[in-house]
Amino acid sequence: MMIQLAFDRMTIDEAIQLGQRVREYVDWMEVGTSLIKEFGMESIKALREAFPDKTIVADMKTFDNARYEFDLCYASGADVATVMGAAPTVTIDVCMEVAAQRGKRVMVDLLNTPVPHLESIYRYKEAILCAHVSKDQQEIAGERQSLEWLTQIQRIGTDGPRLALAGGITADDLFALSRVKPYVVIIGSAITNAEDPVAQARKIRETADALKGEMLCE
Ligand SMILES: O=C(CO)[C@H](O)[C@H](O)COP(=O)(O)O
Repeated sequence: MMIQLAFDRMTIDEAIQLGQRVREYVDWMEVGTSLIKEFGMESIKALREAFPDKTIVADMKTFDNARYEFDLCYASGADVATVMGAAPTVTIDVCMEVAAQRGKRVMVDLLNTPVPHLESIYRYKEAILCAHVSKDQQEIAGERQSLEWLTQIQRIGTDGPRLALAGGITADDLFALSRVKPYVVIIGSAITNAEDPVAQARKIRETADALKGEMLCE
């Protein structure tokens, strides 16, 4: 399984410094939406340059203007870019087309995607679908909305697109989440806000490795 580390609410330099400390424990590195909003494409270019051996995910959360935004992300060095599942079908179609033209990948963020719309998203077999509990849901609810989240995950199934999971995930959650066989587990604050990010990243890696066979591998 892949561990994707999300960098959010920090500077580009802070992201690179932290990434260098934990690089051996993570597979994919995400340029978080907050970095892209604050620093633009420079954030993607800088992480690409700093981590040439890692899969770089641009969490662009595109909702419209897909060709322009996905071309920007891929030209800046992203291997994967994200589009919202609630976006118009034509927008997701264009993301898939641009990715195919460039030999890159698409992650569809299912945050707040209406259930009837989910059905049309399952047909994107080449995409990675991301079941996501938002930061606001995590903060306002005051606790993990795991039940709602797991219900959503069960709807995805395992025979179509690959599955990513995100939203306040910690090392302690990995065992429970392994039953849906995620392809990527996205972890941000559990590492980036930890007192000892290296120890947390190592713990997450070791836990994930112990669950090998429960997760999909590349
Ligand atoms: O997409 C995101 C926020 O919109 C984050 O990258 C994702 O939720 C992972 O971060 P955390 O583990 O802190 O929730």
